[in-house]
Amino acid sequence: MTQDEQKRAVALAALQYVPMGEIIGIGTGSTANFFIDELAKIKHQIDGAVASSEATAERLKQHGIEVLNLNSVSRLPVYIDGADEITHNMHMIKGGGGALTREKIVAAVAQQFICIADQSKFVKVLGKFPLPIEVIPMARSYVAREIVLLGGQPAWRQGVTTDNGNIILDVHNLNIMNPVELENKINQITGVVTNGLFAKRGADILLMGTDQGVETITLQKSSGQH
Ligand SMILES: O=C[C@H](O)[C@H](O)[C@H](O)COP(=O)(O)O
Repeated sequence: MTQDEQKRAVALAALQYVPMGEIIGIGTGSTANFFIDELAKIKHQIDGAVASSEATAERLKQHGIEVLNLNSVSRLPVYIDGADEITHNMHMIKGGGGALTREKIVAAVAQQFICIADQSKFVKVLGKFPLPIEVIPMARSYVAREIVLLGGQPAWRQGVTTDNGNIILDVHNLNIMNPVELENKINQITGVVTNGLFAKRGADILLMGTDQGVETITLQKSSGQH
């Protein structure tokens, strides 16, 4: 299967996790887009969606799916989204598309995080993909200097402004042996809005596209390997 075929396969497989009559949290990116296209086919079975970006909101609306404000939603049974990298214990790097902060907020509210990804995203150790950090614009240089002290090499994603009006630093060469600790540490730097490590709140289920079909990996199955 090509990468796109794997993405389409996991998007289709994710439909089985969509509860009837509920509001669904939806991620951002090419894999999430495949999912939105599948979700449109059963849109009458759900009560609407919460979007993790303006781009996702736009695509949902184009399909005639109602987009709700997260503040008006008290219950979100599932959040379905892709990842840039994911490990066996469900830690992820996200934010390649710049939507990390809203993704983290919607994921925090959701009871269950279903990650949909092609096989290329499954890694032993996080960090080959540069870690995105959303930063308040005036703090860019300060945060970059602090990141260098942590051993990373930050690169400003020039020309990109997030949906929240901020900038993105992509950090190369980080040694991410303890993702939870690093996620906390980076978030404590003044001026950081959030970083793309989803470790404190990782995924609960990974639907991974492979040449043989969709593989389902659950957190329980690998929880002894943390
Ligand atoms: O900001 C973007 C998101 O975190 C995406 O979920 C991530 O970049 C994966 O995107 P894609 O499905 O296009 O590989």
